[in-house]
Amino acid sequence: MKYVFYFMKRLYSLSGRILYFNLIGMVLISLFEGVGILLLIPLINLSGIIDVNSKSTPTISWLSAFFNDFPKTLSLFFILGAYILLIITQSFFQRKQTILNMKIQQGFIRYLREDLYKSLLQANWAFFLKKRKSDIINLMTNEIMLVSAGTSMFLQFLTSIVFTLIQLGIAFWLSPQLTLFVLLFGIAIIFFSRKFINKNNKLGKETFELSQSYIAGITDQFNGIKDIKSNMLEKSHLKWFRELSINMEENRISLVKLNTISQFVYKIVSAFLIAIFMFLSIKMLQAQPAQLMLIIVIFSRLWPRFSGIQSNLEQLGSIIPSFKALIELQNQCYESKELNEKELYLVKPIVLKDGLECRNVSFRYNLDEPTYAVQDINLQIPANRMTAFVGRSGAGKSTLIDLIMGLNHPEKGQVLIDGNILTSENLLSLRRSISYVPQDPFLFNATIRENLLIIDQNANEEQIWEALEFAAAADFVRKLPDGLDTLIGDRGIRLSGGERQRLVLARAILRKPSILVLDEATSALDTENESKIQEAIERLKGTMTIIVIAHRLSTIRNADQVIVLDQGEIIQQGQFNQLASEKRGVFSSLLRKQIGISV
Ligand SMILES: Nc1ncnc2c1ncn2[C@@H]1O[C@H](COP(=O)(O)OP(=O)(O)OP(=O)(O)O)[C@@H](O)[C@H]1O
Repeated sequence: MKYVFYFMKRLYSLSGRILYFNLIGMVLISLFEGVGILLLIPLINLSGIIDVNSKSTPTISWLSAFFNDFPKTLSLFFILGAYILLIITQSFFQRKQTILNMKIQQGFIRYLREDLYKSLLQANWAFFLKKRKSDIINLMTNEIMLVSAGTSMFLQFLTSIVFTLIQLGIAFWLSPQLTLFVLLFGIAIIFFSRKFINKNNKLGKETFELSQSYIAGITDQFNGIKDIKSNMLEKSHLKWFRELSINMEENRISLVKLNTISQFVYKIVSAFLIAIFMFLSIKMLQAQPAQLMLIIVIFSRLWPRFSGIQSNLEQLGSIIPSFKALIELQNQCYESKELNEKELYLVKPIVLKDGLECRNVSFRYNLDEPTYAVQDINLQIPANRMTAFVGRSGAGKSTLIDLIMGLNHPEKGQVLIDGNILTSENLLSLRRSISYVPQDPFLFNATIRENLLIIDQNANEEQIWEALEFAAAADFVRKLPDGLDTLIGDRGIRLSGGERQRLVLARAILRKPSILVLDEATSALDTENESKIQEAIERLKGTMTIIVIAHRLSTIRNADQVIVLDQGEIIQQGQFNQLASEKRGVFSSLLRKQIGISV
């Protein structure tokens, strides 16, 4: 329950006084309902079926006595008029309260979503290295809805408690013994339903895990749909999907079975209870008709409330795992927070003057394992020059670039920007001055123009075309039927690999960064475009610091310095031709392996 209270506290801090208004509304509505019970008494008396004036029911006889002084027809009009007025007022408040409840609930969902999304965006790279993306998507979609439904269920639960308490008060005033009896049994039943709540909680955990596997599975599969289609893997995926669907179906049915069995037991126990009580009242206690009427009214009003509370508790039990998972994710985000929202708007890019430096930098992904991804790295990346990193797969190139960009932080040693140690103070300025083109560039399912403007919303037509020209992308964009306004599909699926890369390169340039990081950005380019880009990089060389991770060694022929990494260490460093001439070095062996490269 502590998880539910956590969200209730947040709901209170968000809604504040409105929550009180809501509660007052609930009290008013239940008061009207309570008065409705009271009105039944003179009505019964007037009908002449039952005499309520007997001495045995002193608490209620005054009400009937009050109407005895009026003519019968007038009283009837009065009572029925009061009844209509009561219903109108109650319905009016009920409507207001429903709208208020919805506003509170929707406001809370929006707040939860925004807060979680913001925390996620503010978390550092290490957080995303540890987290599975699909788990985050699951929490942002399914679980957050469950949590908000759970919170409103808790509000409903509170409403039920308020309703019940007020009706109990009225019932107690009418007949204390009877009410105590109902109350005792109600509490006993809620106490016994603890077992059901725990079982619901267990099934809820299962629901959460299944939903996580489902989202993870379908995300992975549709990301790899080309593999599935081309290797004809449909059969095994279909089998996985069917099995998971069956498990999900069984889980939902088990939940309903559990809930209905508890309701079933509850109803049977209530029926026995009411029967026993009626029997005792009629045979042993010789209850008066008016008392019997009250017994029926109280039972029919109060008993469903207990049932509502019990079923609310059970349902809450099944949602607790979602509450817990959301709190855990939020806490992990807070622990990994690397920036504030304010900083996002205030941060200014730096203009690199001298360059970047790594001093004795070492880094491990897993502190429990002895192997370092990069170790004892000492290097200078001079400003406005081109530095290329090469090495076999797994040599540590991407890891080192991530450290230089401040995505990961060195376990030992330091990264320096113009002689200043990279800390949380200057990290964002550094990032703001970098344009990064990843191996697998990301494009949105939007137009080319929208994809470009993401990086600089104020860029004009001329700047856009300039960037496209630079990246050798202008020609293909011009040929598209809608030019810059062409829709490029999911992740740019309607473009070729090379076109995608050139577009992302154009986007990177549009920002006019101080540091341009290209992670194998030319791997999907044909020779003609590659040489165009090489020329463009040549032109840029004096104006920005260019860092390239290259597999195609021909693209870095004109780099100012080439750094060769192997097993996380720098093993060679120098100019292209100088390294190529070291015949025994890893670099010349890499060169030899690349067919068509002449040294
Ligand atoms: N997220 C990670 N968690 C754990 N280990 C990792 C992670 N990323 C990389 N590594 C390990 O760190 C080492 C360096 O990897 P890195 O990706 O930096 O190499 P790389 O030279 O960029 O390789 P490639 O050219 O294939 O991209 C490898 O041994 C790799 O297995």
